[in-house]
Amino acid sequence: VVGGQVAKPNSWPWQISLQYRSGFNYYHICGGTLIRAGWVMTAAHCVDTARTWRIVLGDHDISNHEGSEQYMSVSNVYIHPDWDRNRPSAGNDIALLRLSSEATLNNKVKLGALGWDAPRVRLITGGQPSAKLKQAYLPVVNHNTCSSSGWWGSTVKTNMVCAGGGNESGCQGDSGGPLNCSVGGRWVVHGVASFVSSSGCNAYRRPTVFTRASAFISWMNSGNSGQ
Ligand SMILES: CC(C)C[C@H](NC(=O)C(F)(F)F)C(=O)N[C@@H](C)C(=O)Nc1ccc(C(F)(F)F)cc1
Repeated sequence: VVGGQVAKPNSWPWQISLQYRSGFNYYHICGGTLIRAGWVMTAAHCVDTARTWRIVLGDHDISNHEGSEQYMSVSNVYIHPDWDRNRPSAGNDIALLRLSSEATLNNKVKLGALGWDAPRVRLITGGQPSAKLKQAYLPVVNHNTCSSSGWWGSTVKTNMVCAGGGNESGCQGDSGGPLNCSVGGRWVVHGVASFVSSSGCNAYRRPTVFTRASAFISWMNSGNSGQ
């Protein structure tokens, strides 16, 4: 996250840290959302390389053991069939991870609700170099504006959501994390962090672009996503 602030610990209890093994250690690479006790939603670009993954639930500071963490291994990765790493502008940057066992839901580990549409937004992300979970309030940018010249143009499709465009943004390490929107007084997960400008995370009029989760509900509920 560029800008924003450190979140209140475990105030976004569906936020997960996706980590890959290297030698004897695991390293944070992306965020994600716990959507079922045995399922995590993240970005396809996070998991389209063959690695040993683990998911950390109930975490706040990924550099310190706080006692609320649950470490889960991943038994299967389901990447959207139309995701193309060479063409992130084509979208479909979404994947489901089947956990090898079910998470224990509690005050610090809860399911994120998938929503349909929302006018307000709070980007909740993990992210480097902050070891502590950060958050930023990013206003949603409507598709007409976001896909206009001077903004993202035709790079942005209707199965994406734009948020930000000013000094605050998502950044590398936030990929796969949720775009949480306040709808009728409760939080719904509206997006999956997908891309930012390659000329800088908080480039002017290049809002953070999220996969629009509502466009992928049927895929997530279908067999070919394993669910
Ligand atoms: C690996 C990337 C597909 C996703 C990576 N995502 C992120 O950093 C995050 F956190 F915003 F999700 C990113 O935006 N990285 C920057 C450095 C980038 O490559 N951005 C980018 C690349 C291509 C396009 C496009 F679609 F225009 F070709 C747009 C942005």
